[in-house]
Amino acid sequence: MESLIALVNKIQRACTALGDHGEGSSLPTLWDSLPAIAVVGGQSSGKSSVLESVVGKDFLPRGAGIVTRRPLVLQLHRIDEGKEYAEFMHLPKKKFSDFAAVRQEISDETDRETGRCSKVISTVPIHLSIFSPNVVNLTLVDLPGLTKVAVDGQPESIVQDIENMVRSFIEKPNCIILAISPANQDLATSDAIKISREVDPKGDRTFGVLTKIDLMDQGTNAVDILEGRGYKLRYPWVGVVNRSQADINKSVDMIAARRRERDYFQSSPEYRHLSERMGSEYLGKMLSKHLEVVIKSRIPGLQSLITKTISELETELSRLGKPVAADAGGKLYMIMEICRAFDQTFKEHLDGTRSGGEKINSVFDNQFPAAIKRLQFDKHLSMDNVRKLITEADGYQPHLIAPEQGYRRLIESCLVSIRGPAEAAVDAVHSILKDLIHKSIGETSVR
Ligand SMILES: Nc1nc2c(ncn2[C@@H]2O[C@H](COP(=O)(O)OP(=O)(O)OP(=O)(O)O)[C@@H](O)[C@H]2O)c(=O)[nH]1
Repeated sequence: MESLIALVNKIQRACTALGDHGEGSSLPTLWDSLPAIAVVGGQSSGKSSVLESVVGKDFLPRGAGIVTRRPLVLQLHRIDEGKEYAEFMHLPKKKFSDFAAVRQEISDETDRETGRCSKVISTVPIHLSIFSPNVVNLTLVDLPGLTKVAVDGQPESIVQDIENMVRSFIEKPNCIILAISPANQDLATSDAIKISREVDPKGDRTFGVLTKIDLMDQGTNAVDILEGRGYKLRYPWVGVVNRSQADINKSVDMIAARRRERDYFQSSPEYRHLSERMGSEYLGKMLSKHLEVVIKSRIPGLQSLITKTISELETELSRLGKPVAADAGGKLYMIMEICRAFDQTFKEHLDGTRSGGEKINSVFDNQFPAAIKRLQFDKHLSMDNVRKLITEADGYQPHLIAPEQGYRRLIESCLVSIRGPAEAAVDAVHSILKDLIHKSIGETSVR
């Protein structure tokens, strides 16, 4: 089953490499049909902390204000052995083994897209893959935190922009929503719950995560919510205790933080009975398991979509023809080959191997003679008319030997009346030839 998630991860990487980011892509999109987990919540609710805990690594930028300003598509790949490393899609040949450098690159790449303005967000995702023996296979998307008001320097539209971006990810039926709510705030004010309820009213694909349990007021606890009494979701809530800002400042490492989290749940009397299904480690495993189930149920749909897409693309590819050579010699050869093929097809039409040439014959055999016959030559060349024309050509001096001038007039007037049918025949042949050229172009294939 694990290899199934790894396979979906690979397909997602291929989608990204081919520019398929879902809706709006120029190609039929496969990305939207692949399941992924999006992390949503209000600003500073602990989204990045949850992600880092699941990965077990420090690698996300931290600070005040909107830190996550572009969607981060994070793919976790489990490797059997070896040192862990990270790779960005925009830097395909570079392996990062220093995770502080990963954090810096996320920050730099965010700035590259948003023009170094810390108040601006962008919908263009950053793709990061982490390969490690300590992760479960998962695809997670970190999104900017939802806010309620634009603060100093932020554009007025920022609140709506962030909401729209988050909604565009989580409204897709294949998106699993990881709704992060801080336990030290009333759940009724949770941005994550509000938006996830809008797009998934039955809670079929929403997982509730409660952060900052350690920061709750004395005398209060999150047991009601964690046991599903406060706000019922289809899947049980998971509580986590991430590193505090002070821990981050003191560089408390993730292994120590995970151990402390485990101890916290196991030792506190309120949560001890729930400790088996609390914490980031449990969350990671549970999400991976759920993803497996979702992928399994989608396999038939994915298979038929892939088959359909392949056949559509193959049809388009065959319509586009062979690839064009890059060098001048190759291009010239190809043009010559096309001309030769066209010449051959055109000739076949004229010679009768293919249809068309007989129409030209019919113009000269039927249309032209019939039109000539319709001309009234007998009237034109009647004795009276011939006499009249010859006499008129003589003027006041009657001819002595040959009435040449008169004959000339006779021939000229005959030629004038032939002109109409002759031109009509030329036009007919011209239009037949044009049709044959179009037909031959359509039928020319480079053999
Ligand atoms: N004590 C404690 N502090 C936490 C916990 N979770 C997060 N924090 C702190 O809360 C602050 C915000 O956490 P982040 O993980 O950066 O929040 P975020 O939602 O990713 O923030 P944005 O991306 O800016 O929206 C940080 O200082 C964390 O150390 C927790 O469970 N306990």
